[in-house]
Parts: sequence; structure tokens; C-alpha cells
Amino acid sequence: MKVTFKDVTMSYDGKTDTLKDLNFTIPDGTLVSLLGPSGGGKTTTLNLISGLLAPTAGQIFFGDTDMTKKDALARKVGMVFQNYSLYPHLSVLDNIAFPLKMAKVSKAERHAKAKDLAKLVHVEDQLDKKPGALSGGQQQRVAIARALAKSPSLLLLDEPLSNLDARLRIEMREEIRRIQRETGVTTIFVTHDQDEALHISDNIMVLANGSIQQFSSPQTLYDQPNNLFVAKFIGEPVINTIPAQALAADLAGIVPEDILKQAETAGIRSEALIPYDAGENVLAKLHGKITQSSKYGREATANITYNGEHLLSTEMAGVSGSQPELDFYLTKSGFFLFDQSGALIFGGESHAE
Ligand SMILES: Nc1ncnc2c1ncn2[C@@H]1O[C@H](COP(=O)(O)OP(=O)(O)OP(=O)(O)O)[C@@H](O)[C@H]1O
Repeated sequence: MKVTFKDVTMSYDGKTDTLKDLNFTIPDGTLVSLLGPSGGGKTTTLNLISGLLAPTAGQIFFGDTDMTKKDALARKVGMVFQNYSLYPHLSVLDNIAFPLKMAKVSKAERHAKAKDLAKLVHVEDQLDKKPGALSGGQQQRVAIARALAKSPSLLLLDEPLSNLDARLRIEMREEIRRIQRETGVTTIFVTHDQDEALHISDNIMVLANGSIQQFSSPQTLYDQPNNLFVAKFIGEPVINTIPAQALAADLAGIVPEDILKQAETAGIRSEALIPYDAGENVLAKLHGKITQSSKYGREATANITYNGEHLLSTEMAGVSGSQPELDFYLTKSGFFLFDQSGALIFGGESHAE
């Protein structure tokens, strides 16, 4: 089911807007993550979609139908929370079948459906157990199956993996992706973990300070951040940010003068600083000093001092030898200039053409 927000504003106290003029469309059949720092408005947005909250202003559509005044029941959404909220005294089978029991579906029919869903989420061999006898990952699978029992219009997941350990989180995020693909149900997933969002989503909505910073594919968020906030929020290691002024001499004649004048901050991804001239993809030659480099397994980093600024490169560990001063190169991809307001004014899209 397609979801559209039209000029949606939400205020809890009638004074401050937790969400301001949200406009977006989540296409039918996609998996979208709501990603952002704590307090950014992710859960509020999810609760507006589910109908647990009503907006202060604006409209919410499911498909072409205005659902703004419809309650949670009428919206027929399936929800999964981080604490699973399974019924401890019911078996796995009865947990999954519970929403169908409430809907007065016959026992034979609801058990058949619950068994199908148990298969989908791979807990078909646990049907008689109580939730307490399951691992965290298995409990989350049961919670997902239960949320899917009534063939919901949408599947909403609020930080569903945050109670799981690191390995299980990775396994379960792949599982959620698989289940979403197999069922085709439009799924909205709240997380504050960028890695999770980047791996699982068709599109990511970055929410901060009550507004959408960017809503695009994971690759676009990384390659073409709209603003400094997104550039800093997405990517590991965190993007280098230095005053644009530090690069002014090296970029003169390369970046248009008016853009250089407006530029306040330069963003440089750690892989955009390389030790060799890569031809076409090189924007400028720089000169600096490697102050430290380290390598652990696949992780290699070099700390560089450049015009009094510190930069981190993942491409230059081990190239300094006995001459730490060296020329190195700044690539076009992974280099951005932002103005005083943080808006992107150079890089990203302009290089993609
Ligand atoms: N019931 C409420 N009453 C008043 N203010 C609230 C309520 N729920 C959330 N807020 C405020 O709304 C803002 C957004 O909260 P929300 O829970 O949507 O953010 P979030 O991005 O989901 O954060 P987190 O990752 O910490 O869950 C916060 O400033 C929060 O304090």
C-alpha cells in the first residue's frame, strides 16, 4: 500500500512542532527505513502512519484514500516492536494465530494460516513452544509472523532488532528483507543504526529536527548527500569536514570562483584521498604530511595533516615510507562543498552527470 503524507505537522503540546510540514510518498511494495538521531521524530512518524497518533495538521493517505481521521484498527497495519510483546502463556502457533482468533476466524483456518506464516519466518519446528523457550531472534520471527497474520496493509517495525546481539541483528535484518520481498508488503522500519538502514532498505528517510533531511536510496544518500547533516550522518568512517577555506588555493581554477566564495565547509570521504593520480576521477592534487597510519585486518587508516587541518584516509596507510611529506590526490567522488546553511553547493550530482 502506498503511503503519502501531505503537509503533515505534529505537535504534542500545541507549542513546538515535533514534525514540521512533512511531505513524502512511500511507494507500494517497498521497504523504507526511517533513520535519524534520537528525538528526530522517527517513532512519531511511525505512529502517525499507524493511526496511534493524529496529526495537528495535514493529511495522510493510504493509496488514494484519506486515512487522516481513521483509527489504528481501520488502517489494518501490522506492528512489531523491539520488545516483541508476545503472549507468554500462548504457544508459538497460538501467538501467530491470535489476531485471527480476535477476528473470529475459524480454528482450522487460523491454524492453517499460522502454520504458513511460521514457515515463512522459519519457526515451523517451534510451534508448540512458549515464547520464553525461544531465542531473541526466534521471538522476533514469531512477532513478525503475528503482525502478518491479518494480511496487513503495511508492516511497521519500530527498532525491531535493538534487543538482539550483533550477529543476530545482521541475520535478522537479512531475514526481514527476505520476508518483505516474499510477501511484497510495504514495510516501514525505524532504526537509528545507519548500517542496518543501508543494508535493508529500498529507500531511507533521514529525519532530524522534525524534518526530512533526505529521502532517497542508500547509494544516493552516500554519493549525493543533500546537506552537511546527511553527509556527516551517513558513512563510516565519518566524513572529514574542514573549513572550505583550507582548500581554496588548491581548488582555485578547478571549482568555480563563486562557489568557492560561498563555500563554508568541505566534506571529504576517507576514500576520496588517494596516493596516486587516478586520472579522470581526480579533482585536485594536494600536499600534506602523514602523521600516523595503522592497519588492523581489513581496516587501514592514515592520518594526514593538510594546511593545518586533520584528514583521515582509508587509502593511504603504508605509503609514506621514510618521507611523510607527500603529494596526494582528492577524487571527485566523495568530495562536497556546503554553504553556511549546510546546503550542498558542489559535488555529488554535478559529478554524476
Ligand atoms: N508522547 C509525547 N509527548 C510529548 N513529547 C513527545 C512524546 N513522544 C515524543 N515526544 C517528543 O517528540 C520528539 C520526537 O520523538 P520521537 O520519539 O518521534 O523521536 P525518535 O526519532 O523516534 O527518537 P528515538 O530514536 O529516541 O526513539 C522528541 O523531542 C520527544 O521528546
